[in-house]
Amino acid sequence: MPVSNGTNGAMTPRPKVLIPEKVSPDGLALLSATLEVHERKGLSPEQLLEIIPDYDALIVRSETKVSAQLLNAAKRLKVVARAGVGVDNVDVETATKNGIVVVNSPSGNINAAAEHTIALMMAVARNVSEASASIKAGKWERSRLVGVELKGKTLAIVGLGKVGLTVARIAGGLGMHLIAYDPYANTSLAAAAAVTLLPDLASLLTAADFFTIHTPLIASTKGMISAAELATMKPAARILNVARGGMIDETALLDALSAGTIAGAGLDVFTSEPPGPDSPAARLIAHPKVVATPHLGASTVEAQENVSIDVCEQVLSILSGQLPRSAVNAPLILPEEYRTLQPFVSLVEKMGSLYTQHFASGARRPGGSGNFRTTFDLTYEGSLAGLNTTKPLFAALVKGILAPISSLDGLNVNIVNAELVAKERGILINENRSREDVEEKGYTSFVTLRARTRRTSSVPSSQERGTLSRQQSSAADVRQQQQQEDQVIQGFVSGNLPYISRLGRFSTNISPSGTLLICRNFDSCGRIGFVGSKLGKAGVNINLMTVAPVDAPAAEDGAEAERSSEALMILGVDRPVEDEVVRSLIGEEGVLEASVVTL
Ligand SMILES: NC(=O)c1ccc[n+]([C@@H]2O[C@H](COP(=O)([O-])OP(=O)(O)OC[C@H]3O[C@@H](n4cnc5c(N)ncnc54)[C@H](O)[C@@H]3O)[C@@H](O)[C@H]2O)c1
Ligand SMILES: O=C(O)[C@H](O)COP(=O)(O)O
Repeated sequence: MPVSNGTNGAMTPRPKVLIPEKVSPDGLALLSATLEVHERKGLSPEQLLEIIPDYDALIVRSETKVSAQLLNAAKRLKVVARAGVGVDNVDVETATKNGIVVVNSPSGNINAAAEHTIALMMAVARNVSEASASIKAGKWERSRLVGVELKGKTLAIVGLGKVGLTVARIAGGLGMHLIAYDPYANTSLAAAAAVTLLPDLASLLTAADFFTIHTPLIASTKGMISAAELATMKPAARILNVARGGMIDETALLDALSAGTIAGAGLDVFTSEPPGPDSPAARLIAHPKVVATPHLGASTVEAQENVSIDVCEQVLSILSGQLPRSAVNAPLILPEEYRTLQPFVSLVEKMGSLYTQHFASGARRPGGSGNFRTTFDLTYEGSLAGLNTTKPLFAALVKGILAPISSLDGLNVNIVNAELVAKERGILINENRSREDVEEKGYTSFVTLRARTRRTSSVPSSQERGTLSRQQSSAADVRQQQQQEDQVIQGFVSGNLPYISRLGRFSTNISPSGTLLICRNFDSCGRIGFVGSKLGKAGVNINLMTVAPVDAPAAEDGAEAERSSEALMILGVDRPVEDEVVRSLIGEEGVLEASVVTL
């Protein structure tokens, strides 16, 4: 159902969220007040591809393959939320390129996964699965099903992260001796859990009575345990995998179990899920020494509530322009920093847009073209200069510069993909922090955008010659001179609203919103009346007007004196001004240049 936008009662459609898997209703309940929630289980990849263009958010678990093809078709998608930890089913690289935030729930199911690992370890140690099948079949096989105890045995852990460490803590309580291999482990947390860190995987393998994997599936862990590694283990060793399929060679494990060189395995995850009927995984599952579960590590009521609430809150944040708690492909920004940055995001985006619309002519596109190259220097002064990250401001500038001139094809430029977009489009941005005291200016922070356009060759291209000849009637000589000149836009925020305090050589104090007609003219009588009457005849209503003087000491004589006698007339108008009307202002009555910008 559409919702009122709260200002004029107009109805705007609610953003839509698609949930193609079973996600706990506890989180979904948070969404339904403001979003259209569509739970559509059992969709084929083709059906998903067909409907994805309608959605703003997608919430998945491990079953949905969020491929590049799906993400490229998802023109409205702003967020992919993984209700769980592993994002190996999401093409994060393509999401990043497309400016789609990928979030997960890094801690909601840690305990569930760790307890499931312990459950499988005990089940393998005591033949629980086989014994249960045997007794259900009416047998009473006590001597065949003798097990081993965990107490006093060595548990070897690969990947001492959140789940690995939780497993270690529980196993320590069961009297196990703990060793681990993880090149990035937190050594003090390891020591506190009485885990001895070993320098390599090889030493871990030979010492293990129980061997458990808790790493992500990445290039360095794919196929980590193959026949060669299994051959170094004790024949009494038992292997557990509640992390990801693909890290153990399933055929090699099957062979080792059948040959009796490995005593047993507890497996929750498989290379392909669900495993194909004749696959090595299917044969492993059927093996008597294997206890298998269908990827149930996170499947507890509690974990599903946790991850659902976690990701649904993040979906709401992202769709309302806030930052998520745990984005996989966006920089971490503290909430208090984000609050400080937010009004400046709007300011910097408008500064970028103002630059493109007001200063960048055909021959001087953002980033440069032909024989010109523009470099942007973004300088933060005051409290902004002290922030840890200014990534949202960088992204806002890229977006502002590009939006007026580029067909972004629905590309959402944001902190996720701004650097990539800038690189692809040849936009060079330097960010600087000035420690200068800005208190005397009356504001806590200032932002200055300086665009430095330089000729890369002395001979104008034919395109530039064409551009110049078209502009001759609009003071082309002055423009050409300015092509070598730095263009400066300065702004600040007051009462959470953005203001522009300098535009080129002119000092002003305007709120950058709506449509503005900006005229550079000689600062003398009659200009305002002349422009006002032209606009009136064209049916354009003026709703604000300000005159911006030159922001520099007046020169005594010569060309500089002429330039310092200029001013900018900035008019807020109620509709876009036709090109013909703008052209009719230039040249006559001292208007040297005019541009229309929409901010
Ligand atoms: N079966 C399930 O339902 C289930 C549930 C939760 C988590 N998981 C999976 O469990 C795994 C661990 O999750 P987590 O939350 O503990 O992740 P984590 O990021 O907290 O920990 C992973 C650890 O692996 C280490 N590591 C990375 N590469 C390594 C390598 N080559 N050798 C040794 N160590 C390496 C990292 O340094 C890190 O400490 C993930 O694959 C996750 O998807 C599965
Ligand atoms: O990575 C995870 O969080 C687990 O593998 C859980 O996956 P699931 O949400 O599909 O149960």
